[in-house]
Amino acid sequence: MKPLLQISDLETLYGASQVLFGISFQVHEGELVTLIGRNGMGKTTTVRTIMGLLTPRKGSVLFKGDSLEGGPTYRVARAGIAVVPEGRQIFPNLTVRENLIATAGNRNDALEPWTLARVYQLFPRLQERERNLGTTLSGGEQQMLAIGRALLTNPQLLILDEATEGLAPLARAEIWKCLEQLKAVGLALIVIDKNIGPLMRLADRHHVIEKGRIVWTGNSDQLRAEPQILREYVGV
Ligand SMILES: Nc1ncnc2c1ncn2[C@@H]1O[C@H](COP(=O)(O)OP(=O)(O)OP(=O)(O)O)[C@@H](O)[C@H]1O
Repeated sequence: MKPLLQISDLETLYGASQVLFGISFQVHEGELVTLIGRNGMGKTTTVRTIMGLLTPRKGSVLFKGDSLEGGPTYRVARAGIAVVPEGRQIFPNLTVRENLIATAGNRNDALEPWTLARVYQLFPRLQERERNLGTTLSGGEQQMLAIGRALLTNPQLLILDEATEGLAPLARAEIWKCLEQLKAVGLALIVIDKNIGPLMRLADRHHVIEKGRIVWTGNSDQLRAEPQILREYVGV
């Protein structure tokens, strides 16, 4: 089966400073894969390259067989990739409901598209706070909103950068539960997070990034069998 997303040999620079040195990995339909590694190793740069915010000097981003590298970002979004960015980027002066519908659309004619009702079913808290402004939400609620907003674009691949960073334990648990449900309905996911524990249960494959290179790839059983990998490259 052809992968949904095929990243090959990405080299990305900020000005003269090279950050990615040949990143390659694949995501198949319905898979959850992780990018893990310490701060500053190139995870966000990889996401920004996939989204077309950065143009790689070398390498390719193929999604459903179409070449996407170099953007523009609206083309990447329209193709079916949605990102929940680090920092969430909620529109502060819009209500929860307005935030959710601002970018909504069933662009790829999904048979069972995400609707406001379905997002509220996933996150009842958002319905309770429907009329509140984005700025008044807790961190956990903002992350739910960012995920809900991304789902309403009806993506085939959802990327979460720092999925649970800075959230309280209960809010974290809700996000993990949500990701489990999204995986169960067959959505492909790339998850970046330093909390590896819950990801061990959910992930089909992990990619460890160190200084712009993938230095280790394997499933959760393999990662459990090599605890030195997490110690050395993730610091846990
Ligand atoms: N806009 C930028 N201009 C120049 N260098 C940058 C820029 N953004 C990131 N970098 C550098 O690129 C490297 C990789 O950063 P990146 O944000 O991709 O890492 P990361 O693995 O996602 O870590 P973090 O969890 O801290 O975001 C770091 O050395 C960082 O300082």
